[in-house]
Amino acid sequence: MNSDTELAPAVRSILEAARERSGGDAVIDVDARSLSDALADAEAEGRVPVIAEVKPTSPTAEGTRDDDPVELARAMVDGGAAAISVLTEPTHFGGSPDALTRIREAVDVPVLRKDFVLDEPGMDVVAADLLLVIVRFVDDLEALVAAARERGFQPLVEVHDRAELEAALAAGAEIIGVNNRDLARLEVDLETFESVAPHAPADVTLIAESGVSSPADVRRMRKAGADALLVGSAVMDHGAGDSDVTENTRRLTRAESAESTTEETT
Ligand SMILES: O=P(O)(O)OC[C@@H](O)[C@@H](O)c1c[nH]c2ccccc12
Repeated sequence: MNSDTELAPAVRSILEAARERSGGDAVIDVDARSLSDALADAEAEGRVPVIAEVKPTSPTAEGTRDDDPVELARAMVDGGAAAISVLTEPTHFGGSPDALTRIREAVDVPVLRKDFVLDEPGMDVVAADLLLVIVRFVDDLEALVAAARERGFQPLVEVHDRAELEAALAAGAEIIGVNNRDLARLEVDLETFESVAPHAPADVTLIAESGVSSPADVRRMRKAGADALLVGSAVMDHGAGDSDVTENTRRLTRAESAESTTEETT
């Protein structure tokens, strides 16, 4: 793991909290719903594959949404989301493992557990179809990827630059997310995905994460090679408490349809 001193203070505090949280005591054994099937279904139906994220708040959000997480997830699926991501981090993102369990019972698409998992006990907190593993934060990536698979999770390995992409590939990652948000300054730059994506082999499922807010951003990331997009803020719209999550999602899942490309330019 790289030194924490290069990280934004909010990220350092997230990591400290993660180190203090205890893991599960029984090893998870999950029968996961396939992400690649869900992405293929979306494509076959003409929807852009979007993994929509239930994120009540975040260090960069403008507010908090305290709607029922299950209702939010259902609204995202109604808007055409191919999968759901659920923040389970409690202290900085307002998430909970219990919300993930309830969401996974309520929807039939794959559910990603989004958290700061640092070791094997950290994986055994809740069953999910996919588990996020962030290259920058773990010591033995290969062992964690293997441990995730032994439990039945599909590991989504998050990278931010080309060196981390190489590490992810060397550890056997098959699903890789390129985070457009820089964890040192918490700033978003869609060029991150554009610069890393060309170096990924074609058989990897490549996900553009963070900072996608408009249909034009969706098309830009797809053009750069994104098999799917992970979108939180634009779907949750934290600043506007009662914003329509189904519509927010639909606008992005339809970004490649003829109406969207002619009517919406932004
Ligand atoms: O809200 P955005 O910009 O659409 O981003 C979603 C997602 O990519 C972001 O929440 C995220 C990416 N990697 C993470 C790691 C931990 C917590 C959160 C994240």
